[in-house]
Order: sequence, then C-alpha cells, then structure tokens
Amino acid sequence: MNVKQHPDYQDEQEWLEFTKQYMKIVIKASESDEENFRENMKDALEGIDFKDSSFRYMNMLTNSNLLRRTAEELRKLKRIQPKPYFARIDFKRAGKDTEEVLYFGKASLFDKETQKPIIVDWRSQIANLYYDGRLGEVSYEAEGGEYQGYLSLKRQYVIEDGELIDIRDIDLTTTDELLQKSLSESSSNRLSEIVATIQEEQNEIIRADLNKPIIVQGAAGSGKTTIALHRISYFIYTYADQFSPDQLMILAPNRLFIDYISEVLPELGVESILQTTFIDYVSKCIGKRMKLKHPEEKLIKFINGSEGDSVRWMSAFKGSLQFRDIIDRYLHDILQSLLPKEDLFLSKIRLYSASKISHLIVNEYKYLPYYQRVDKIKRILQNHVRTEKKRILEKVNKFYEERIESALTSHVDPDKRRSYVTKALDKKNEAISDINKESRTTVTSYMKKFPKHDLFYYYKKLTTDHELLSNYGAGILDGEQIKQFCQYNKALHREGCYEVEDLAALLYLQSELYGIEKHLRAKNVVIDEAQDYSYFQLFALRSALDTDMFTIVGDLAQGIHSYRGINDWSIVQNEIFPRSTYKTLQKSYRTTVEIMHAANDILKLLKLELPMVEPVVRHGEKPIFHYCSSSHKDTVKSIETNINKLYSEGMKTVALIGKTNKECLRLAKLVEQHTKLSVQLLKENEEINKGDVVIVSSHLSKGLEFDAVIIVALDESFDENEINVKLLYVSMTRPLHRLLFFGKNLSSFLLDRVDETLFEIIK
Ligand SMILES: Nc1ncnc2c1ncn2[C@@H]1O[C@H](COP(=O)(O)OP(=O)(O)OP(=O)(O)O)[C@@H](O)[C@H]1O
Repeated sequence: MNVKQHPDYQDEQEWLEFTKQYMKIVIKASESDEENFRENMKDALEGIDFKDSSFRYMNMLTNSNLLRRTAEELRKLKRIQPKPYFARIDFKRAGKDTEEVLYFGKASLFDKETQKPIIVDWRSQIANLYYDGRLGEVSYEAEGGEYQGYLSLKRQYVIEDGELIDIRDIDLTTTDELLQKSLSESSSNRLSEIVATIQEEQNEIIRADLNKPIIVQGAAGSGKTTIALHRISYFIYTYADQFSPDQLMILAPNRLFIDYISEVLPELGVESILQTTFIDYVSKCIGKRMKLKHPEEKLIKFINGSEGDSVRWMSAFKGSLQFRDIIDRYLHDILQSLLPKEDLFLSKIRLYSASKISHLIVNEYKYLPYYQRVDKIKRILQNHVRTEKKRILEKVNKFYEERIESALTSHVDPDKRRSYVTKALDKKNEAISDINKESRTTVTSYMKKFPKHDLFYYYKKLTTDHELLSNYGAGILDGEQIKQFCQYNKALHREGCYEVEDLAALLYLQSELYGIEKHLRAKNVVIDEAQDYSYFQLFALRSALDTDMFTIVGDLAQGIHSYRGINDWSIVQNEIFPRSTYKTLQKSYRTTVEIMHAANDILKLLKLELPMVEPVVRHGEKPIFHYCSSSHKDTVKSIETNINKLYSEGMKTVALIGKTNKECLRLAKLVEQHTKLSVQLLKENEEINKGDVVIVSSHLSKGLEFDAVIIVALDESFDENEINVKLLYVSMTRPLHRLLFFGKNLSSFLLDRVDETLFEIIK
C-alpha cells in the first residue's frame, strides 16, 4: 500500500512536520546555549588565577557542566533528526477518559512549555507496551507500581531522511512486517540497532532485572550480541545518575569483533565504554609483559586431531573449578607464609607482637589482597613507631634527668659529681641517638622478613613443583596427572611462555595477592561468545572485579573451544553466579528457513541437549553444493562467477570461509592469482574492508555475518567430530541470505549426513 493511502497519512505527516520543526528549534536554542556557555567559560578561565575566589571557580565548573550536558543533548538530537521516531502507541489509562498518543524514538524530546513528551525514549518503562506485543487490556510497571490500561493502537513507521516512507499498523493477526523488511535487507558488515523491531523475548532479556546477573543461551543468529548491546544502552539510560559509562566493560573474543560491534554503540547512545578482550584485560591487570602462545596453535591441533588427550584434559583442568580449589589451598598457605614469627621491638621494648600483626593480616584486613595487607601493616607499624618513639624518648629523658638531678643535689665530691653528670649526659645522648636511628630502620628491617615474590614466581612454583602440587592436588589429581601436569608446564616455562588457559589462574592469583587497579575494576560486564570461556575464567573475573553484575551471552552449539570451555550453563549458574537469571533464545533472525534447516541437520550430529533452532519465517534459496573442479584454477574461477552473480542479485557482503587459516591462505593466493576479485584475508586484529570479498577461517567467522557465504574445502574437509561439526555449524549460520559450498565431495561438509532435500547439487 502506498503510504499516502493510509487513512491517517495526513495526521501523521503533520505530526512528523511538527516534530521536525520543534527539533530544529531545540537544536538551534541548544547551539546558542552551547555558544553562551563556551563564552562564559572562556571569560571565567581568562580571569582565573590560583588565588582566585571560589565563586569564579564554581562559575566555571557550572558552565562546563552545562556545556557538557547541552553538547550531549545536541548530539543526541542531531543523531535522531533523520529518523525522529519509529513507532507509536495509543493507550488509555484505567480511570482516564482520554487516550495518550506516544511516539517512540532513540532519545526523548519534551515540549518545553507543557512538559508533555513529543518523543519518548525506547528505553522508558512505558515502551514495554510497544514491545510486549499485545493489543487490548495491558499493563506495565514503572517506579515500583503497576499501571493498567487499554492499548488500542500499535503502529510502526519507516522514516528516512525525515521523509515518511511507510506506516504499518500491527494488530493481533499481522506478523511484524517491519521485522521481515529489516531482516530481508542486506548487511553492511556491521551490526545495526534494532530498536524498532525488538521482539518480546528479546525485550525481556534487555530489561531483565538490572541488579542481577543474566545468562543467555541463544541460538546462532538469535540476536545475543545485539541484545547484549541494547541491554547496555538500557542500563546506561536507567542508571545515568549512579553509573558512568566508563564503569562498564564489554569482553569480546577478538579485536575484529570489537570493531564489528563498535559502530552500533554510538547509535545506541553508548559511548566511552571499555571494550576489550579477555587476554588484553588480564595483561592490563597484571601490568607486566608476558609471552603468550597464540591460542590458535592449540585449536588447530585439536581441529586436525593431532593433539593428544593429555593436552585436552590439562586445558580443561586449567579452566576448571577444581584447579581453583587447588589454588585456594595454595593461597591459604601463602597467607600463612606472610604471618610474622617475631615481634617488633624498638629499643628492646616490644611495640607489636607477631600474633597481633597476624591477627590484623588474617582477620582485620581480610577485605584486602594479601600484599596490600602487608603494605598496610607496614604503614601501621611506621605510624606506631613514630608515636611510640616520642613516648620512649620522653621516658629516656626523664630517666636521665632524674639521675642527673639527684646527682647534682647529692653531697659527693664535686669532681665525681661532674664526671657522673657528664657520663649520664653522654649516655642519654647516645640512647636518644640510638633510638632515633633504630626508629628509622626497625620497620624496614622487620618488613624485610616478609617474603616478597611476584605473581609469576607463585604460579610457576605451583604448576611445576611436583611436591607442592601433590600436596595441594590431593584428592583432585592422581599421581600420573600431577606428573604430566608438571612436565607440561615445565616445558612451557622453558620456552618462557604462558597459554590462554593459564590466564584465569593468573588473574585470580593477581587479584588475591596484589589486587586489581581501581580503573580496571568495571562495575558491570558484558561477555559475548561466553561459551568459549572456562568456568574458572568466569569465576576469576567475578572475583577480581568484585561484582556479579554480568550479562553473559553464548551458544553451546558454537563452543569451538569446548575442550577448555563451558559445556553446562547450570554449573555457571549454580557455582559462579548463584543470583543469576537464565534465559534462552531459540529463534534465529539472521538467516533464511532454508539455510537454518540445513544447519539444524548438522547441529543434530552434535547430540547436544539443545533444541533445534527455529528460523523466523523468511524464505530464500536452498544452500547449493558445487563440486570443485580437478584444477584449483577452474574452481576459483567458478567461485568468481558465483560471487559476481551474488553481487548482481543485490548481495553487498560476501565471505569465503575455509576451515583453518592455512586453507584460507591457500584460497586467497589462488583467488588473487586467477581472478579479478578484490579480497581481504581477514586477521584477528583487523577491520573488515567494506566492498572486499572477505576470506575468513571458520573459527574467526564466529559472531560475524554476511549477505552470502561460500564455504570452501580445497584441502581441508570438515570431519565428523565435535569440533569440526561446530566449526561447520558456525560457518553455515553466518549468511543472511545465501549459502554455497565448494568441495570435492558432499562429505567435505558432512552433507552426506544431511537430508538431501534440504540442499541442491550443481555438478
Ligand atoms: N529483533 C530483531 N530485529 C531485527 N533484526 C534482528 C533482531 N534480532 C536480531 N536481528 C538480526 O539478526 C542478526 C543476528 O544477530 P546477532 O549477531 O546479535 O545474533 P547472535 O545471537 O549474536 O548470533 P551468533 O551467535 O550467530 O553470532 C543480526 O543481523 C541482527 O541485526
């Protein structure tokens, strides 16, 4: 239907014009306010000097705050100007006669005179009425109360560059057309905000109790990444007064992924939030350089089946909560080693007993990391010595003064008297000088007796010292395991290396022994692709950050690091985040029904206890299998022809996925040699170039999406084992619209195990 045929077109057009005009006025006013505040600040700054009155200083601060707020407001309004709102509801509150008409957008705008909303922020409580999806009797919660009413209209708009393009009314029978439209659009390599089409089950997660951790098991393409980012936006909006965005942290699998999500954050009003990877974060916390083995090395060996079972269990063990238990036993003994055996003396007077100091370390300063407790003890002893020194000196003074006084008044021979007094004076001076000298060194030499080792010393000792590990590992590891573990770690240390699996323990030890700097202790954390974390990694993060305010999203079916990662969310919930809410997302929004059905058949091979993924109804072509020709040159030429065809059909982003980097490297060389395609061989720390055909390994493609994907197996097939199946499943769930395979046989992609009606074959 043409938008002009909509019965309310005229009214809607007028409202849009009014909103645009009003925004213009507000923007203009804010710009001139901004200018004024800037001028005021300049004046205040010019006049200010260090002796200046607090009035001028306050004036400058006020203006700078106002300037910041106005600038923020301006930025927000300018950002939403081309699309001021995306939806409307008509809602009659119970007991009221008139209906409220509310327009929802990405920021709020109020009529300055009446204080009535012109645009309501999508993150406000009342917006739930729009997202919850029902017409009729409804209710929503706000500020602790529940509000009832009647929802008579839910309407969506397509507005582009301030022009009203489409109006869609949603009733109980029509499906969400806007969602269908937005899903059928092509991707530009970047995630986008979805505020207009957030679905009910997604809305529940975005707005789930912000004071509790949440764990989300979501199918590939169910919107985990997207909604995690929307939850951050909602958090910032809700807690604008209590939290500043720099107290929030997103942990992503690699820099490529950070780049991929980073564009959508400003769109959601989320700025200056820490985005990092677990490896980078732990390195910063430790604050010392360490050589880390490239995590892919081990993964590749597992993919190729060339890594033995012993490495598998050790990798899993380093990420397990049993390893944490061993470290806890070890920490207990480290604490004991920090307790002094001797008392502290000054001039033979006992100032502090060892038991009192131990009591302070073990009980009073329990809230501090071990070595910070020791530092605190040092400060306390220094203060104590300072005050005690005065007292002791007074006592010494008094002692000699009394002696001298009585000598002076005695009747002994004057010469003897003189000699006695001189000696007494000398003794006094000597004693004073000794006390002064000793007071300067006593604490330092006392503190020297405390062992002082660094993090790596402690960790290395635990992981390579057979006797130590046998002691702490009793009941957890058997003799053979202890031997293997020590040998394996000794070999690593000989290379001067650590591996990713060591980082959980290192982070935990760092936080328990030395502490984490304040600016690194985020108050709220989002972890994406969390299935690749180990239990100990999550525990160490929670413990180091001293908060359980985590949003954890992941998909066990994509757990390609499951040899060391999570395979059961209930353990995470019960043992690490007991306050958490657990949610699942089974609907996939990314890909078509045809592609999802084929991917589901692959997923079945995993025998995981996860339900099959339900695609949102959007049809497309079946996946197509192409036989590779006997010459690689002809194969890549055929790939080129297919890619050009995909472009001509409107696909904007195309990726070639190979199983490993080695396969991709080979493919990239062949493509560059024999075709005219412009390609980018994607690396972990790179940005995606728009317009290039991306060549990416299956494990790195995790989390990304493209309009069309061609999975290629020149030399490396996907075998039927857990890790290969997961990599194939990840690769197959990357496309939005089209999926092609190029391989020697159907079995290269386990398609011989897939229902043959679900894909086509081209010879
Ligand atoms: N409610 C929605 N409206 C429109 N698009 C949506 C919606 N939910 C998800 N999408 C789209 O679906 C795609 C998949 O989303 P996202 O990447 O967040 O999923 P994911 O669960 O993190 O996937 P994966 O685990 O496969 O990486 C994205 O293109 C996203 O924009």
